[in-house]
Amino acid sequence: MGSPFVSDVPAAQALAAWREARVAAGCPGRVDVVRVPVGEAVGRVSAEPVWAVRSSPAFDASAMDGIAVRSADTVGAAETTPVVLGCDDFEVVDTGDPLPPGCDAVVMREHVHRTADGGAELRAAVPPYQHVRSIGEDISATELLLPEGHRLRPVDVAACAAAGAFELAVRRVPLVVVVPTGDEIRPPAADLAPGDIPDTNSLMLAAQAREIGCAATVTDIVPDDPELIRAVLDEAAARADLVLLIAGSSAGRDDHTARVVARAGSVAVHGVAVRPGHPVVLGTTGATPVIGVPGYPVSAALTFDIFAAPLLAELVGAAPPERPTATARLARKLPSAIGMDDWVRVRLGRVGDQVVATPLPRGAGVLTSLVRADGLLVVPSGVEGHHAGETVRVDLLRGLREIDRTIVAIGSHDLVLDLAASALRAADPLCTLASSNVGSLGGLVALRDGLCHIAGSHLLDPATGEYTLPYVDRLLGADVAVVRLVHRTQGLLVRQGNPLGLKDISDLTGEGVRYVNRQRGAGTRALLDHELARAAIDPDRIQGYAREEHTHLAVAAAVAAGRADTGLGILAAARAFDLDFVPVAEEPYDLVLRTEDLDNPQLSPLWTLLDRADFRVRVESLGGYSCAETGKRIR
Ligand SMILES: Nc1nc2c(c(=O)[nH]1)N[C@H]1C(S)=C(S)[C@@H](COP(=O)(O)OP(=O)(O)OC[C@H]3O[C@@H](n4cnc5c(N)ncnc54)[C@H](O)[C@@H]3O)O[C@H]1N2
Ligand code: MOO
Repeated sequence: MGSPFVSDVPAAQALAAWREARVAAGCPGRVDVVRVPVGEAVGRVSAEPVWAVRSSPAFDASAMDGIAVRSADTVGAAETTPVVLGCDDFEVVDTGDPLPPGCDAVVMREHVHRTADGGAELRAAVPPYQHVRSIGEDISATELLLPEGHRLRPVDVAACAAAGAFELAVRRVPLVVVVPTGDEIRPPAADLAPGDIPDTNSLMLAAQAREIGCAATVTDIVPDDPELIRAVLDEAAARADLVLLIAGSSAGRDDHTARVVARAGSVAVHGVAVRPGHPVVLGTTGATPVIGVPGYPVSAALTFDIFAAPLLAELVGAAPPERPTATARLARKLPSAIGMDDWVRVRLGRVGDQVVATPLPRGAGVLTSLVRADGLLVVPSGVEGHHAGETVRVDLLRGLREIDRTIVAIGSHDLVLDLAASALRAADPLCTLASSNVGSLGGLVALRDGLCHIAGSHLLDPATGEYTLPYVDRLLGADVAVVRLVHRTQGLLVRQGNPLGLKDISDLTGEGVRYVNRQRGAGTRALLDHELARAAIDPDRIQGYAREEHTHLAVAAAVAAGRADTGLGILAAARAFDLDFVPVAEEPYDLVLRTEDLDNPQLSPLWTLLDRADFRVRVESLGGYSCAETGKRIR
């Protein structure tokens, strides 16, 4: 963690040091003020207070359709003693009309009985100013409408226009210049040679800047050459309010960012106690702030949130962006290294009366962990992680209403769950199925502990040859229902053409066959052990039996990359990596849940989906699946 090159400055201290450095370098505290027509001001930040120059309404106005009257004329009117006004004693008005001179109240049409000779009969007395919007009710000329430093919303510009402010003083839109660097970086749509990386960070960082009301441009990709990077940095700094220099922030041979920024200006901080984002560089070039953004995508995204967004808000004099928070119970143990603020991406869903947070993969390169995240959880540097079931505070990336409608599935992963998640969302934009993979046994434990709605399981009990039910009995007892999702074929994933000619499980002990296994507790692991026991094969004779991967796809990836010759998995995983498939066994994959949840409206869209013929057709067309018992309750 501690590196000889990169320091571990706490985030708050790093922000303070960078601010001091910006002041010392003469960086502007605010961008300039410009005047824009009120219609173009939404999203901008007011640079001066807005004072009303006229009132709204500008006259006493009728608030209803009806008749304008003198209230004094109606005194004494009642059901039994109606008052009849002659046609000269009232005037017909519509909503918004100026109140006629002499009148001080309005009676709604519904309460007026017109007489044959054009008069108006009233059966209730009318208080002065009934149904009248008096002058200045909304805005009075000379009042303060909006303070400085207010980000203008549609309602604000409407109020400004009502108050006669047609041109507003706002802050200029800050310009962020993004500079991608790296010999291996290519434009996103380019054909990629081995080792090439598409420049996804520039796209993301520019969009993050625009999302908070800034302008952004991206320079050409700069090779790992300090002179070239320096030249582009100088040019960018001359026009930008903030330069984001991507990658090269850490300690590698081609990591020049810190040195280039130091030479071009100054480095205030190199390395913060935040992960992902650790090797960030905070500095200045001339009078322009520069951030050396770490190259890993999650690091880049979080670096923007933690360091760039507050500065950009400050430049326009607005409050820094803030996310709503909620408390949640952790679905899994969450270890965390001491000494670093650990930003963990989580999925959220409501189980019973609590929101449950399931941590997503932690790697700084796993961008999909942010794509799928409903929330962010910071494990502070002084805390060594959390236990499963602990209550934590999370920043919300999605609305609570959606989170309340999320079906939480924990357990073994299957592609059919992904297909179901997509179909559920297509049928109802508020419905989410969030599944996370901890293996079949882990799912049953999570269900026992009230941390999910559904545990996906395909656990074979070697003693009985039965799937899932014996484990349910042992772990969960009564009040548990089991619904069949699919039958699926498990088989040996092998490279195209099956070069080692594997035919069945007994071939795994063959000379030079390198196997890759699944983790303990995974149903696929149990299936292998069962098949080995049936064939009286000692697992020790299989080379690679102790090598564990956590998903079907990870096993397929290991075979595709040549790191192993075979592993047990599903056909869909073989297809995803263009592998061949040697069928070994058909197994049921079941959904385990609490009986009471069978009637939980949160889950009902799933049962409806499993009944749909078109969904079953799509599942079977994946290959290796049978829907003959899909949706059937087997317990
Ligand atoms: N010996 C050490 N190695 C590393 C350390 C360390 O402290 N000591 N820190 C690690 C951490 S933490 C991070 S984060 C990364 C930061 O890396 P750099 O900022 O130096 O970036 P690169 O090494 O050039 O690239 C990392 C990774 O990101 C990809 N990348 C770069 N630019 C882009 C882009 N525009 N779009 C998409 N992806 C991009 C790049 O190809 C690499 O795969 O360093 C660790 N190492
Ligand atoms: O700090 Mo790095 O950003 O963890 O990957």
